[in-house]
Amino acid sequence: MAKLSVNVNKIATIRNARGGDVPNVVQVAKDCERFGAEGITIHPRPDERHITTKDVYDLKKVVTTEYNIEGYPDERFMKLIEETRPAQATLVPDGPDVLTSNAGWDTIKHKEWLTKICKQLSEWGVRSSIFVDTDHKNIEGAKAVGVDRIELYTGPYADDYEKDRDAAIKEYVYAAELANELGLGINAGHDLSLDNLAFFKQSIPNLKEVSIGHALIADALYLGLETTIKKYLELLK
Ligand SMILES: CC(=O)[C@@H](O)[C@H](O)COP(=O)(O)O
Ligand SMILES: NCC(=O)COP(=O)(O)O
Repeated sequence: MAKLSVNVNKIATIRNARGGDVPNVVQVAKDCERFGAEGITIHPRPDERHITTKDVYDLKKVVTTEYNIEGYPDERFMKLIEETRPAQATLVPDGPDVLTSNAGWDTIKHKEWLTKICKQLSEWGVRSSIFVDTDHKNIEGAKAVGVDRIELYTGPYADDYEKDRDAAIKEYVYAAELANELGLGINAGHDLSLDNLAFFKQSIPNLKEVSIGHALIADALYLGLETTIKKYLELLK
């Protein structure tokens, strides 16, 4: 069964809008776990627009499921990983100014550096994952740098799902087949939702984890957090 890791970035976005501590990110993460989430994901961006450095440490103290920290592996990010030792670090190639993640790694161009980063993560006992598009060269490149898992960037799938879901999933199926052959674990994320998740899950049988934030928190405004999480879990069975 694919695990649901709830991304709580958006809770921090709302909190930061007033500069106080409402809603409380730590409490929400604990409640997500209480409602059935099997992981908590954060993406602490350098400008701290949502998750702050303090949140990274505060969450470490309370998360009892899989703590997944995503980000660009610069010095700041690696220090956070070294000091908090999450279950998983997901490497994302985002520049500091992007609105949100919008592409996977070029694992060939950055082979040497990514190899060093993955080795370091392994020495710290942290599972590594690399955010990639469905392009086969970059998945083979991911294998070559010694990463444990890939996270398939599902933005393009989500964009095309309504128009033609069979066409939207096609390259993901091929990419997953290749990752399976190479012995890479498969995670997925970005713009997954109650509408498009079930078909993605059905089509990618060995899916290990999905991290979902934006749509899930938006759904929670109408359905409440507990019902929302249960609905996502149902789709992952
Ligand atoms: C890698 C990925 O897809 C997520 O981390 C997503 O980008 C969330 O980041 P934001 O919440 O800052 O958009
Ligand atoms: N890795 C993807 C993630 O954590 C959440 O992405 P989104 O659901 O906020 O688009």
